[in-house]
Amino acid sequence: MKISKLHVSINEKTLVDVSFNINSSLALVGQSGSGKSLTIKALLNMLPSSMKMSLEYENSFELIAGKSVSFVPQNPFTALSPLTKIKKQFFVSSKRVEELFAQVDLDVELLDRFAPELSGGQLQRVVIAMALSHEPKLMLLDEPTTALDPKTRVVILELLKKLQKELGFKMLFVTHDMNSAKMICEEICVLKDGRVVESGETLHVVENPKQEYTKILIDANFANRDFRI
Ligand SMILES: Nc1ncnc2c1ncn2[C@@H]1O[C@H](COP(=O)(O)OP(=O)(O)OP(=O)(O)O)[C@@H](O)[C@H]1O
Repeated sequence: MKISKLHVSINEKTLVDVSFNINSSLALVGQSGSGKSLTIKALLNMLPSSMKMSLEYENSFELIAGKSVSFVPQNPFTALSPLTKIKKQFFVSSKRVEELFAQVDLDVELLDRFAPELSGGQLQRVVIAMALSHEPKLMLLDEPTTALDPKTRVVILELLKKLQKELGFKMLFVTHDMNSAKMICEEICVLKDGRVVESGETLHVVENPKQEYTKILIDANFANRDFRI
């Protein structure tokens, strides 16, 4: 799926101007303010009304607000209603929910609980199960493990990688964390100030970064051993 000329601006000021190709799994990696979230919001047609966007794409399907696109947000603690049982927050049959719970390795007994009664890792599995319930062809993930502890983060990333391989959806994964990108995405685009400054196969870019900015992103992971995988 080729996204070309995705352009987002506000008051004539360009915030995002990117092109990229999602072959199977693509990470958009960049520092805070580099345009990661706006790129995802633009693809979901969720930009504030004050912004203008234009987009060209090829080989795509109902991309904008389409049924075949699912979204996994950053914070599972706020993604679900705290006052409604988990099972009531799915809009597919209970048999299908049980299948989805098996896919994300969750005990079906949790369906009768409320969100505050689940751990962060369990909540993010529920959110992933919800995203899968739409049978997506493209899954957009906005820092889906940032709110989790390092151990749970690795477990959830491994789950996402396994699901992507088994179910065959394409994945666009937004993160500031180079190691998370390396763990689950075959290709990477490095974003700076709303533009792609470096791209290619993830392992190649991580091992041979050309831009000083990319090196800084890689070194930031090494500086924090908790984030290392
Ligand atoms: N509503 C808005 N009005 C004006 N500028 C905005 C708005 N939202 C985002 N921006 C600007 O657009 C740029 C990209 O923001 P974006 O939220 O996409 O960054 P990001 O890479 O997701 O950062 P983070 O990792 O901190 O979430 C930033 O310069 C930001 O200040």
